[in-house]
Amino acid sequence: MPVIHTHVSTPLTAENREHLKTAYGKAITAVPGKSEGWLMCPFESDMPIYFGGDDSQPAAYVEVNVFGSSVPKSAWEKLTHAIMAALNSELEIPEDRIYIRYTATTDWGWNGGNF
Ligand SMILES: O=C(O)c1cc2cc(O)c(O)cc2[nH]1
Repeated sequence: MPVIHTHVSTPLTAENREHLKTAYGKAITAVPGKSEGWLMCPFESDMPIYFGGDDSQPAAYVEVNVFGSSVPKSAWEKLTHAIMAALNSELEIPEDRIYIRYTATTDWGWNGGNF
């Protein structure tokens, strides 16, 4: 049950969301055992995001959470490349104005209980 939670300073159309969630669905397969079938993608748009004290250019903050205890650093590297490429091509957000935070946890609730 992965989550890729996207916060962007730009507007997001339904088409933008569709393209991004499709890119994320492919990207998440870089993490062993994960697939689009369990992927949740919340999107938050039009957010004020300051980077280096400046909010005059587009920026994004993305949180990636997966159920598990250890993920190879190479998988996170692949995700960074894919997520940043998608945000850059879809929304023209410069890669040097994107932060991505990764977390793996075994404390995860779903369907009335915890895994
Ligand atoms: O995507 C995962 O991390 C994931 C999905 C899923 C479904 C399930 O029924 C499990 O027992 C574990 C699990 N992990």
